[in-house]
Amino acid sequence: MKGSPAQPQCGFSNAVVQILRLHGVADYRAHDVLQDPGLRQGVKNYSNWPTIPQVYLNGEFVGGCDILLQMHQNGDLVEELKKLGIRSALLDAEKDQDKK
Ligand SMILES: N[C@@H](CCC(=O)N[C@@H](CS)C(=O)NCC(=O)O)C(=O)O
Ligand code: FES
Repeated sequence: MKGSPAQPQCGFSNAVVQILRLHGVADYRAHDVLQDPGLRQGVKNYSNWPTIPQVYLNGEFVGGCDILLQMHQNGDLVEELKKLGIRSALLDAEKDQDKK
């Protein structure tokens, strides 16, 4: 990403942080490519993806901001987190909604 989860330096990186936050995912590693030109280029070569942010689940490249947003909207992110043993906080939020 650009910047840190606490202080994203670009709206795209911020969007990814916010989506993860919505799902209650706080325990992830973030690396600031603005502090590391080698990483900025290297991660693009590694994933064959031209932009930052880049999201990896269990070390596997998932996509950037647009893809994560799409997965958030179509329910795929909940499923992918489940595969990692992470229960999305949004599921509980939805349950609370149903009770009301
Ligand atoms: N549509 C992209 C938005 C991200 C994007 O366009 N990033 C640009 C601007 S922050 C980028 O990384 N450019 C190359 C660079 O800054 O190294 C996505 O889905 O992630
Ligand atoms: S830093 Fe300008 S669009 Fe990301």
